[in-house]
Amino acid sequence: MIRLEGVHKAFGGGHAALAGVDLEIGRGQVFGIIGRSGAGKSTLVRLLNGLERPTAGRVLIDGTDVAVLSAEGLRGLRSRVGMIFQNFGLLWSRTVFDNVALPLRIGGASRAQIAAKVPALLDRVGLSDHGAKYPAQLSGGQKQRVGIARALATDPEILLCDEATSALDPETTRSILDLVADLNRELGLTIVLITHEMEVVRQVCDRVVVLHAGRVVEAGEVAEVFLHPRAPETRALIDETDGDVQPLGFDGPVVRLTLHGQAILDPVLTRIARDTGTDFIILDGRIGRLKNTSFGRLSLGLVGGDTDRAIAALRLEGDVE
Ligand SMILES: Nc1ncnc2c1ncn2[C@@H]1O[C@H](COP(=O)(O)OP(=O)(O)OP(=O)(O)O)[C@@H](O)[C@H]1O
Repeated sequence: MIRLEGVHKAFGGGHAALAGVDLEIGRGQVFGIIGRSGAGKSTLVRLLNGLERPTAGRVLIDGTDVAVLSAEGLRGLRSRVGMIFQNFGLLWSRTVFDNVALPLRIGGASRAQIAAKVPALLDRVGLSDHGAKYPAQLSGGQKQRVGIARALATDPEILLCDEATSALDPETTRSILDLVADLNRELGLTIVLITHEMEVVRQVCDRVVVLHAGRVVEAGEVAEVFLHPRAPETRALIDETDGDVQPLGFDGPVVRLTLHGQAILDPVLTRIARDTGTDFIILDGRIGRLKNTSFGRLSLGLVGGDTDRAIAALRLEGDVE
């Protein structure tokens, strides 16, 4: 549905913001684009909604090259691509109802159409009772829900989320991501999530690309990329949320074990300890969820017994570094 082919974007002078990006986002996917500040994420978003044109390469949405669209074509594109932002982008002097109604008014909807549609949109995002309020009277999570209702007003096929949860606390982030995931399931919306947080990708995305200095350094299914990161930039982003697993004060052999799926529920460590006589000290670790599975990442100190056999046995259960 969305395809980038050899996309370059330079702003004159310095290095290119995007330096040859290829990617493909399928209909109905929740697709994460992650990278640090300056990686080129905002530039990519602006290319996707036609605010910028690539210096070279093509941005295709359903086979149409965004760069060759007329002004009218661009308006059509923007009604198919809803967008939500980190700072919500709401009009502070208008009520919640009016904020959500705005794209409908711009699109020429009648009073009756607006009166029918806006309450349904507010209901969908859990804000039925808040239509008469002003944005300043809402919490951050509620403001983003208004942003989502407004983005849905034109019945888009794609929802672009540009750092949409970066200003929110972890619990509110989760509730907004849950809502986004529901919209994906119920409406078949294709979701493109731009973020600098691995946690956001982990919670909802199916696939992810890691952007660094304007290039894709890693791409794939989230579970695969997260459990077996290849690029150092990906690993650094993961370590940032997991904490760098560097245990102190233990001078025996240490391994880093990553388990996922069913292995999480098996008493792997006690069984291997019994079989090999090696005891395990958990020096650091984390058990968590990927979108559709569980994972555990543990830093283990090995004490006594046949440590070579213990490590070989761990390898049969998960990844060992
Ligand atoms: N309009 C512009 N003019 C000149 N340089 C730009 C412009 N927009 C972006 N850049 C440069 O392109 C590079 C990528 O910027 P971009 O904003 O896309 O990154 P980002 O990953 O979104 O970072 P952030 O999260 O900090 O916004 C940066 O080096 C930035 O300085």
